[in-house]
Amino acid sequence: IVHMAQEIKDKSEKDYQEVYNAIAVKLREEDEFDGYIGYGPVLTRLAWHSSGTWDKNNNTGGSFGGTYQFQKESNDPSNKGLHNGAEFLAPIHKQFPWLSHGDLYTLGGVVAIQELQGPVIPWRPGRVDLPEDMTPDNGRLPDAVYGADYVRNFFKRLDLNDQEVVALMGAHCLGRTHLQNTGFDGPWGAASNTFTNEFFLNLLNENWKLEKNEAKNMQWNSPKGYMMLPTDHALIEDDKYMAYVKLYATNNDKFFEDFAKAFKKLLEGGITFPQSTPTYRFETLDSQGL
Ligand code: HEM
Ligand SMILES: Cc1nc2ccc(F)cn2c1N
Repeated sequence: IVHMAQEIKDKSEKDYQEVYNAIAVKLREEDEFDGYIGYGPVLTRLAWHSSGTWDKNNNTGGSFGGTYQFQKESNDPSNKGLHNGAEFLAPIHKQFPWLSHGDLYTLGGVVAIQELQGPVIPWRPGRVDLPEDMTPDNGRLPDAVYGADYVRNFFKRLDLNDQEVVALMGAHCLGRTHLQNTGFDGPWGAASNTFTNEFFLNLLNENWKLEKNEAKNMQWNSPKGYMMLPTDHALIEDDKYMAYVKLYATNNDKFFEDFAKAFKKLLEGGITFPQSTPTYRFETLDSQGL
């Protein structure tokens, strides 16, 4: 299957910056969601899950067709809780009906990372809505209970290497786990809505204890009330992953640079863009003085 992005002839950078700003203003205004964490983390997870269904071996799934809009995909147990992100974006789709669902879900993640003070994520438009029968089957997203070998093997399907996987996992600096969504809980106290390299610093500096949680799942907890999934903790159990954890813990610029590249690659998996498609680097609200 070839997913050829469409050439968008009648929309300019200004039009897409307008969509970015509409999402960013709504994000700034609706700050009470999830205990004042806001919508940034769940929008980030929605962009990742709508892209993470891609299978490089047959080029099915991925962000191109916007199939998260169909219940077959949004009801995937792996997607529990993401309806909050989709409902947040629904009025944006109404305001800009010319934007495809695939472009909407991925742009939502770009706005979230940038407005939470993360790196600029270069982004290209042109994803085309596919019919419901092209929705990939459930079960293509990763489980949280396994170790490094599972994580490494899983991300091969998304064409992502060790360095890209560790960089991407840094997004677990944002938001939190919710017992009723995934059977994991915490961190307790304030979860973060600012994009930093703290995920790596916490992995290296906290005193982690493997404990069974209220849903009978094992997770790693620290005396400060932080938590990590088994797949998070796997990054300091494996020498190759550990090298990148240390790199990003000590070099925030390198983390930002590598995260931006890997997140763009994740959001564009399986898509062929025409040579003429521009790559947009959007301004944040702050940098526009808005
Ligand atoms: C081995 C791979 C991964 C696993 C097993 C995993 C698992 C999870 C789980 C269990 C949650 C909690 C969801 C909830 O209970 O509401 C979560 C949240 C989150 N994940 Fe991941 N994740 C993985 C990779 C990623 C990647 C690659 C990104 C983005 C680049 C990401 C971004 C997020 C964000 C931002 C949240 C917080 C969502 C919120 O606060 O509502 N994750 N993840
Ligand atoms: C702060 C924080 N945010 C997340 C998101 C997902 C996850 F699995 C763990 N997280 C932790 N510790």
